[in-house]
Amino acid sequence: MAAMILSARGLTRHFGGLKAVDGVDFDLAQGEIHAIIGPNGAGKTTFVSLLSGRIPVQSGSITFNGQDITRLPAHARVARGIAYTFQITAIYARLPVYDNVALAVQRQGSRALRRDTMAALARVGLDDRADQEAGTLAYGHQRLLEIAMGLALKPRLLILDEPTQGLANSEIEGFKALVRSVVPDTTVLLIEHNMDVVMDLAQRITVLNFGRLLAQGTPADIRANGAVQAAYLGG
Ligand SMILES: Nc1ncnc2c1ncn2[C@@H]1O[C@H](COP(=O)(O)OP(=O)(O)OP(=O)(O)O)[C@@H](O)[C@H]1O
Repeated sequence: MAAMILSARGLTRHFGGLKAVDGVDFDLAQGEIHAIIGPNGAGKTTFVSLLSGRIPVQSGSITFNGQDITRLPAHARVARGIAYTFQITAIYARLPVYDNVALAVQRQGSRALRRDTMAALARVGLDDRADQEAGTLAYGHQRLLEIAMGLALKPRLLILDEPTQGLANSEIEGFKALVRSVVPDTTVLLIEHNMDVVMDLAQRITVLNFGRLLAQGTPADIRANGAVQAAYLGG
């Protein structure tokens, strides 16, 4: 198996009595496209929030690039190469599309701000909207803008929470091509509800259910897994 860029052991986060993430072991191979799926409330967003540092870990450990990052704050994880986008968009709505990405490009220390910013926008197909106020973009395009901001950081790992939500079918093809173009330099971990996207894009899939690991494997493994079928049909 390829080298692991990230490993989590016994990762746990409870909210009161609710076991949102409960003792999950997880390995992400360098350069793979990995999807996390599971019924609503399974703990997917909480899980990736623990990996990115948005939510502190209660117990367990996370290793990234061979180093323990369990207690590092989110910004320190970004500095180490973990970029993420979440369901709640984090764009600067009143600024032009261009400025949103330029801020990320600047943070990365670019010496060719305009070139690198336009290149990041072109990758997600928003270069022709560079001057538009970001808040006036359609929801799906705001998600693409966030991805451009994440990619501008030249991350080792890009975490995407429901990136295709709000995209038209015609735009989903472009999104899939984009993800394929960033690996293997960047490893991609995505939470995705669109099963066609998951099965087409992911090399490996992790299934969470009630905060626990239900199954892990290739798309073919997951399709054939009886427990996964039961969790979805039962949900
Ligand atoms: N800050 C919080 N405080 C209390 N409970 C929370 C908090 N965040 C999440 N939860 C609960 O933890 C459980 C897991 O939520 P989470 O959002 O991680 O699931 P999910 O798999 O991402 O769901 P969805 O597919 O609906 O987005 C849910 O029952 C949710 O209500």
